Amino acid sequence: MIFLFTILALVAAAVYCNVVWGRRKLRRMELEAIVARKRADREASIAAAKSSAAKVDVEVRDRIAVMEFAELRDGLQKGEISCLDAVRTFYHKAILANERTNSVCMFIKEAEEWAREWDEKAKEPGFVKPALFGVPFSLKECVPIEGYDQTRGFVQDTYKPTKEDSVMVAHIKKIGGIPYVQTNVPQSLLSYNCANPVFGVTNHPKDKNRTSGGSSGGESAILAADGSVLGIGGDVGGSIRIPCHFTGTAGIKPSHLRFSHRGVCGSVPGRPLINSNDGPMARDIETNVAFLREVWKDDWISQQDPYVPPVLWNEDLYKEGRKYRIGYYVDDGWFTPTPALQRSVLEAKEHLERAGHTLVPFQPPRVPEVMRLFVRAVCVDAGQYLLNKMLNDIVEPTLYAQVAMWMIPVRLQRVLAYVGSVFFPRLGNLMKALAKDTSELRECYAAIEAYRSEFTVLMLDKKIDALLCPSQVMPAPPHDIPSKLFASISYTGIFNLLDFGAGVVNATYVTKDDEEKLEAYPETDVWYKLAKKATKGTVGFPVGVQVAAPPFREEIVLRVLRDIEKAVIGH
Ligand SMILES: CCCCCCCC/C=C\CCCCCCCC(=O)NCC(=O)O
Repeated sequence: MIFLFTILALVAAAVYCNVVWGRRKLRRMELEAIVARKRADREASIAAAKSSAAKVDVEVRDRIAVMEFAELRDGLQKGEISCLDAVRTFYHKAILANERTNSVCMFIKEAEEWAREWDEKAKEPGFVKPALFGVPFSLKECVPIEGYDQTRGFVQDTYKPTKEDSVMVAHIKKIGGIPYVQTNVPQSLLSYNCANPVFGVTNHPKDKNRTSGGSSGGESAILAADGSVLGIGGDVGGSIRIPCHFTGTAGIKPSHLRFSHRGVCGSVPGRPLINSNDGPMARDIETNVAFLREVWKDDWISQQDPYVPPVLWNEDLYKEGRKYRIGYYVDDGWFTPTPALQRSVLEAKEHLERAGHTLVPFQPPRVPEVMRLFVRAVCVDAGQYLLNKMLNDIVEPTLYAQVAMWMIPVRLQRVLAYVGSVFFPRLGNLMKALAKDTSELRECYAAIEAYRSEFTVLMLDKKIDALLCPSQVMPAPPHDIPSKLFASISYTGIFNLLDFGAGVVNATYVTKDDEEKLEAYPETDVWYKLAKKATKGTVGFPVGVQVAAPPFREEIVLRVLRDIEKAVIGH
């Protein structure tokens, strides 16, 4: 009887597995068909952009194409450049950048129409051009714009076009900006590479085998490949700052209440305390400042979204010559950066001292605990929302390691943490991170609030206005490294947990001497070995430094970043 029952159970199990397997295979085929359709749509949008770009006079196009932001903006203001020629030129530039980096998701076909409308308005007597009249804007794919998907790299979220612009996009249009392209992101957004099953892998302009960063990796790639001059990214753990560091571009993640979150969907909806924040990205700090000075010049954002306090641009905090007392560190005590990243901070320190700022040593307290709190708060439900999305989609292979972590039951992770702590203490620390219940989540939020108080009181006691530190532990790594080395986001994640404004600017490039010093870099665990291996072969790659300041003081961050930039580029 038992034998018979066993046979029946085995047969039933086999049938069940076959049915499930069959369903999953059918689902996979459905998803792959959607991908094929979406990629065909992208090719059609590229073809339409090419057709539009072909209409601009080549001499005019080539004249506009070499302009940096200020010259382009001023030429549009003076009427020396038409909006239509500008948009068509940037279609052309973005097509070339995309061929090098695969950074484009979709071109925004309405950009031509919006450009014509602005050109017509400019002919009206007495018309006053808005500040960024005709400036083309690139948008990270998850920035809501009417009529376009925000897939976040999920096949399941294609063909669900957004019904209305976010406040950020409405504001860009109001001040004369023209969104013309959507740029790529990693699947789920919760990664600092830039790969997904819908649009593929975005690569670094210098090396197709390395990432441009994430999650605003399409933005950093298109900017670094000269396909855009100004764009909008988003950041909950470093997604503006890490891509800027990897590619030698510049950007800032503001504190979360300076822009509206209405309609904006980050990696995990319903995530309190640690929010994904939109922010500008460009090739230099002054372009970021020109945008922020304009959008924060009045309380228009607060009028659209009452949850945004009317904190206006504070020129006094940004003005040239303003001197600050800046705390600095080259190692947060959790993940020692590779030599070039440490050197970049020490060189930036010297630049700032020569500019008249006061630099004092600073050590962020208890970063291992901060990392546990960050991962717990960012994943919220122990990654269940993200895991469910992933398991109902085609999973991006470069994210397998991270997804695998979410698949291990939390209580098993806790057991493994004790074992792991003997051989791999840092992994053991993070294997205690995911919340097993709401009580732990509540405790996490309480601990974050307490840490914010402790950290800001420490800065007040030391009379520190801002912080200077590494932006990551390594230069741009191969595509598969970020999901294995999410532990390295301690340098950026801490400022999301604190809700500080934080930005990155290029400070130097990896040298042969840095590469030689790498030999002495620790190999005390798998993560250090991965970081060391990923850093080999990066001579000549950009290295950015990070500056952060308490909420609503983004102007201080920008002033310090600008003083570093002036010292590095000479103007
Ligand atoms: C050892 C077990 C740990 C559990 C698994 C952890 C999985 C990884 C968790 C967090 C990774 C953080 C990476 C963050 C990179 C930047 C992401 C970002 O800013 N995205 C923008 C957004 O989410 O909107």
